[in-house]
Amino acid sequence: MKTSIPVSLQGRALLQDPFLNKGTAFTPEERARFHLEGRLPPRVETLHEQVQRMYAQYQENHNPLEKHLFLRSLQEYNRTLYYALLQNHVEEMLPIVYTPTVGEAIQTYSTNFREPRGLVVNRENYIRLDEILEEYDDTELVVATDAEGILGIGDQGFGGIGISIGKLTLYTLVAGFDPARTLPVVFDVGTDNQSLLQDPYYLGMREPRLRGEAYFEILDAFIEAFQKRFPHAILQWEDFSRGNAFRVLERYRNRLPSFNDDIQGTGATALAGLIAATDQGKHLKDQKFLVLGAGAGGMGVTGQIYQGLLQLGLSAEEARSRIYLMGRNGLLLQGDSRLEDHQAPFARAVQDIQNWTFAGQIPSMLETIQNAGITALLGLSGAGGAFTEEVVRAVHQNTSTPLIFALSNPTHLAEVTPEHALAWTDGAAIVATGSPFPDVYHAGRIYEIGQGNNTFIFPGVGWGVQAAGASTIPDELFTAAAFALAETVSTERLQKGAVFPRIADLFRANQHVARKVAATAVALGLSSRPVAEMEAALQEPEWAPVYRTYLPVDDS
Ligand SMILES: NC(=O)c1ccc[n+]([C@@H]2O[C@H](COP(=O)([O-])OP(=O)(O)OC[C@H]3O[C@@H](n4cnc5c(N)ncnc54)[C@H](O)[C@@H]3O)[C@@H](O)[C@H]2O)c1
Ligand SMILES: O=C(O)C[C@H](O)C(=O)O
Ligand SMILES: [Mn+2]
Repeated sequence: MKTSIPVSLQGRALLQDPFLNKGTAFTPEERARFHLEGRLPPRVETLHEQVQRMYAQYQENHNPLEKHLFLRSLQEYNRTLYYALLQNHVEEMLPIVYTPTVGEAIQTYSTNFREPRGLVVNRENYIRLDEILEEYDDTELVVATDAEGILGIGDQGFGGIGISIGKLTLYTLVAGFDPARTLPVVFDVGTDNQSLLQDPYYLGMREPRLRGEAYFEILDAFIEAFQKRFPHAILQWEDFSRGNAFRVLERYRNRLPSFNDDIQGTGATALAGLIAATDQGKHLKDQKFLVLGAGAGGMGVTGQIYQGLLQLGLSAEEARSRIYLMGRNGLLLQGDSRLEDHQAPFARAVQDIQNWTFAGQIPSMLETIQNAGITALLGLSGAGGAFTEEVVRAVHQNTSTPLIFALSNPTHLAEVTPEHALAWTDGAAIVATGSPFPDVYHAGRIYEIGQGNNTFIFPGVGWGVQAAGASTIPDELFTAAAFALAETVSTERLQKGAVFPRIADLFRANQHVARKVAATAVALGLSSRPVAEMEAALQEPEWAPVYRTYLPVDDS
């Protein structure tokens, strides 16, 4: 990063630009040159002093949502200070700016609305996107949502822009994307959430969700205008509902470097935890997996477990035989007319279960665990508490080291709490959760709980893809990302029971992921960048929260 930059704004406009504002850290020379005299308190401070004051103010907020709103306001007036503060308190503040509090912030988005942010695309403005995008600065990264499947809390309409903002915060914090070059997008295509439609404060389009052609007309128009304006930018799809998640991913994945975080990012995250839990994959092929929830996350996890098993030498048939996929109605079986295209390859043949004992028409989760000898349970159902005592104990009957991954968010939707999973298995379970959980004290031992969240994957994938200049993002990059992430889990951490790195190590883990993703893109012939440039881009983040010296444009 350059230490000085030319700046054309001055006076009030400069103080109001969140990307350039330094507040009390403007030096006396800058105050004179940029017409800031009289507009600031006389004391000149360092970034470090400002961070200390902001941390003190932050602590005056007593609940997570208030803290979130405090940080969002700071983000709107001084990006450098915002990221410097987060960097100093990553473990404490990640649950505030991201999962789980981001869920609450999204649910109350309209009520707590202050400053507009990002790009809102709707049926009234989509035909003018060419002109609208002209107004936006050079963008290299977008996170876009239609907000129909926010975490496990469903349709959140316009407020869903909060997830795009949250994910982009992580891209900057742990992968160094310049915040001025990232853009949160929401497709405000209506909402079917009745309580939002009846909320007097609701700010989105107050109408039922657009479906089918009308919906895709808007997305097509966006992709076309976006690619024209920012031909090299990367796009992350986030929190679409399951049907659209797959349709949207497939429709555009060969047109621009894009991926669906819930499908692909989550798949790689879960696979990484499983590899770390099985001595770097040595015992992965001995496991029998049950994935609960056959939507975006569940199918992504299933697909990546399958890819991981292939990579470890199993045949396609053997790999598939290790995985059991459960939906709302029980085990997914071939021939069921409700099966979706992407589910069908993992549905079980009726012959597979002909020797099983089960009571109803379709085996339940418990019956599947018992009959199939399940050793690893992965929850992506959004069904809080679905891993009951009976279920967890049944897995423990099959193995001395049950792998219990309760990946649904936010916190109250976790399929089981770590405390219960450990209590019900006498401390034997290897537990991971999607939301942050505190350490568990059980029978004289402290267990650390790894956060199996895609934030260990997507920033690194974006970074790697950007460094390599890859034009598309095939699934192989995610499998590579999974193996890379597993390598970053230290022995010390594993001994304490956690199969993901500490949140404090997010940067290091994502950098390792980025390197492996970039190398894989090169190996697949997808990279368009000279190797030396790519290496340099992986060495250091593009942007860091430090103040630079401002020079008037004429002087530079
Ligand atoms: N940890 C992570 O990084 C991560 C990433 C993505 C999603 N998730 C979580 O996974 C959950 C699902 O998200 P998604 O994007 O896949 O949503 P989705 O709507 O695409 O899929 C959810 C699926 O679960 C099924 N389901 C609902 N209740 C069920 C039950 N009781 N038993 C079995 N299946 C049930 C639904 O029919 C649906 O197919 C959410 O809570 C989300 O927060 C976590
Ligand atoms: O947002 C998260 O915390 C992870 C994931 O993308 C989810 O939808 O739950
Ligand atoms: Mn998500």
